[in-house]
Amino acid sequence: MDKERLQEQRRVDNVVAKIKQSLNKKEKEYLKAHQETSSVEKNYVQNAKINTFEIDDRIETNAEIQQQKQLVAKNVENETILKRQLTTLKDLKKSPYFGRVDILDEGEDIPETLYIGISSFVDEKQDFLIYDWRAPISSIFYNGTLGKVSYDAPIGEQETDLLKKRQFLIQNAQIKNMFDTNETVGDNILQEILGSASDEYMKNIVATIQQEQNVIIRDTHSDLLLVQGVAGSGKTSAILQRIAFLLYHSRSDLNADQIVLFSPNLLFSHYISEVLPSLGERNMRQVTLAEFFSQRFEGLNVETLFDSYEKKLSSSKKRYAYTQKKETTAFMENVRSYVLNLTADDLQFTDIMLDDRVIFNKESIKSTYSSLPEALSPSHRFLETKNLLIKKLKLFISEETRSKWVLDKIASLSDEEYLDLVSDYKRSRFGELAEEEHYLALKIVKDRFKSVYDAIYNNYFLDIYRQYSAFLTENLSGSETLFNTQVEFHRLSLADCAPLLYLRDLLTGGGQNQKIQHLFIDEIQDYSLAQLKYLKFAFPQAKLTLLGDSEQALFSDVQEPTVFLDNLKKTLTVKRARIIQLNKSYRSTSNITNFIKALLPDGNKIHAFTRSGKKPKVLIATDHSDALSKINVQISQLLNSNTTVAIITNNMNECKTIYRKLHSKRPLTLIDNTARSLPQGVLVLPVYLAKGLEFDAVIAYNVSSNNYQDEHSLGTLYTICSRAMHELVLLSIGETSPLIQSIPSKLFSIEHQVTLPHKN
Ligand SMILES: Nc1ncnc2c1ncn2[C@@H]1O[C@H](COP(=O)(O)OP(=O)(O)OP(=O)(O)O)[C@@H](O)[C@H]1O
Repeated sequence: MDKERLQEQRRVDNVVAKIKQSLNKKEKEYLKAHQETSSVEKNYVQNAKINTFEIDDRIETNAEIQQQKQLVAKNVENETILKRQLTTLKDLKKSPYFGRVDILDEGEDIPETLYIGISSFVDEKQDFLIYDWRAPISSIFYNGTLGKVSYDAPIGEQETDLLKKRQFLIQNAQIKNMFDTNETVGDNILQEILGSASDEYMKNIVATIQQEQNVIIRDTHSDLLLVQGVAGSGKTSAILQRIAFLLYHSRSDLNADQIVLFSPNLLFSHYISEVLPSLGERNMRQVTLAEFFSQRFEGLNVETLFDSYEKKLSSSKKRYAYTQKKETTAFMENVRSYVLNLTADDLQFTDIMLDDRVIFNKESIKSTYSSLPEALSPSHRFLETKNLLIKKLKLFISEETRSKWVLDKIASLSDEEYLDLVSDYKRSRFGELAEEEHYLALKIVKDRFKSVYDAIYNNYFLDIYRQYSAFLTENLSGSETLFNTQVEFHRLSLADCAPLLYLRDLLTGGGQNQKIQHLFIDEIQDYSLAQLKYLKFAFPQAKLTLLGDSEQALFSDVQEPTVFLDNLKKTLTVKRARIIQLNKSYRSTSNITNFIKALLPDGNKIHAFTRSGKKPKVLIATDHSDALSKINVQISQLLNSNTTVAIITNNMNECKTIYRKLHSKRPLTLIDNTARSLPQGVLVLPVYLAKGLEFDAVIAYNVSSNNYQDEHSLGTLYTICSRAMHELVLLSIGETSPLIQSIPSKLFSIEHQVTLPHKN
């Protein structure tokens, strides 16, 4: 083996030398591109400054500026591509590859040896020194056991004989570890990777993708891919590698802007933001549900999932019941049939005003709508109405040009105002004075009526909030009062967003983005079926990849995965649906995973990855001040062997209390809704902000019977515990939750309090 290792190291040295050469070349190209961009930019700025006084010159300058602008954009793009290539080459220089496969194709006598890394690399003879991990042949590294194997290639399924599979851990161009393996990617290297400290950013897992994860990553057939995976099973990792795979696979017709990922919170967005760049790819678009809705309800304060969670803890029974109804598929179906059955009389049209003047009154809008054939769909009729209103507005504007106020305005124009008005028209083109006057009058009136045009364009002639309120009266009587009050105070509850948008879009014919080709939703269990239905409607062309763990449900009761899947399939009518379950948990030590398994009624399905550590520790404090001093002691102990310790609570108030009491004693960071990055050290955060994240050590705060009374809080407790990678401490003030009491005592340790006698 030593001899072989030497040989392999020699190859590494060889490849790295070639990478360095290529890096030098690329660096020169990059420098040149950068200089070009700077000089074009300088030119652009100078051109934008000069020649803006005389109108003729201004027009010419504008055209030139446009040209220059395009040139700058092209250069910047070129520079960005080179920069990305440079980053990839720099990464390859340190660790050129992680895998090797030896294959023998049928009819061949000599086996072929291929090396697999994060990106392909060819030498000057165009020989592949490294194959990209996403190349068709590379899939056998992740999937195949030795012997006859097959893989998907552009020309169809191919067969070969896999003779050898070798894994490497290469750091700073030195082989640290290498061994041959038969089945999937072996445990040794995974052990080493999972045992290391947590990081501010998630890492890519391409060197150690597991077989079942590989299926998710390389699926190109399904319209709906639902990944149900236990905590820490690599769902998020798998979808990020999947995005990288899809970008590679469909390079010519898919780009990162056509992929949207709905992430649970902004902290999470930051956490995963380095994975794709580390694979040489651009990040997809990321959005949280709250951001998505807020953009669509300008001027209203949309409740976030977290506000909704905090409120749910104290919500009245009636309100809770309304919310539950609004989150169903049936409620969305009600919206659809409501829209289909609306008559012109039911529509809540509103006057279009300019200052105090009614330009179009609601009756005239209604009669325009009524005049259109009833056979048309509501959205068609609405769009037609809109077109007719715009036509009427044009007529109105043309008549208005003859009004006295317009003529007065022209007469009193200053030179500057005059120049401004004729800026995009050559003075010399005016034949007669009347022609010039007409041009000016039209411009003045158009400017004045721009807000009317915008109002029509943006559908403001329909009061959508009153319409939705009328819908509520018919379909969920009583709930409209709360909704109306909220809108009056410019607020909108999360449960109303999807049905309201659906109503608006079905009625007005907007809201659909046909460009997005892939939609990824993480933490699917936190989405209502109504929301999912709306997202499918809003991105009709998108293939869906949905990831979740029905047991990490914070905002609803834990749902049986099969029930959830059935509901989902009914809600999102798709052709090719596929469900993949991931049951192996990689994040935590086996001691922590076994504890978590015992917490769940069907925890047996979880398989722990064998990585040893300490048993979780349960501490019981007598009161709040005892709890705080215990936490303080625990933090000190945990920091001896961990970089990041997270105190995770049930809600924000608990976080604030802990922070207030502890921050004078030791450095710690309070993470709230506005946090965008994750520092190291000691953190305090509520469970909903910890979603999708992981920490070296976790202190689960106050797991008492008061806080976690029964199975309704199981999802929350499970989510908190499963954030821990290496150590888990649970602290209860008073009696522990019955959920913990039911765990076999051998799976955790209880720290007994020893009261030392006072010395006299
Ligand atoms: N094949 C793998 N190789 C190396 N590390 C892995 C692999 N799969 C998962 N991991 C690691 O396990 C941890 C959990 O992964 P990830 O966050 O993707 O899981 P998840 O299923 O999304 O978790 P959760 O639902 O609990 O948030 C991460 O540290 C990830 O890097």
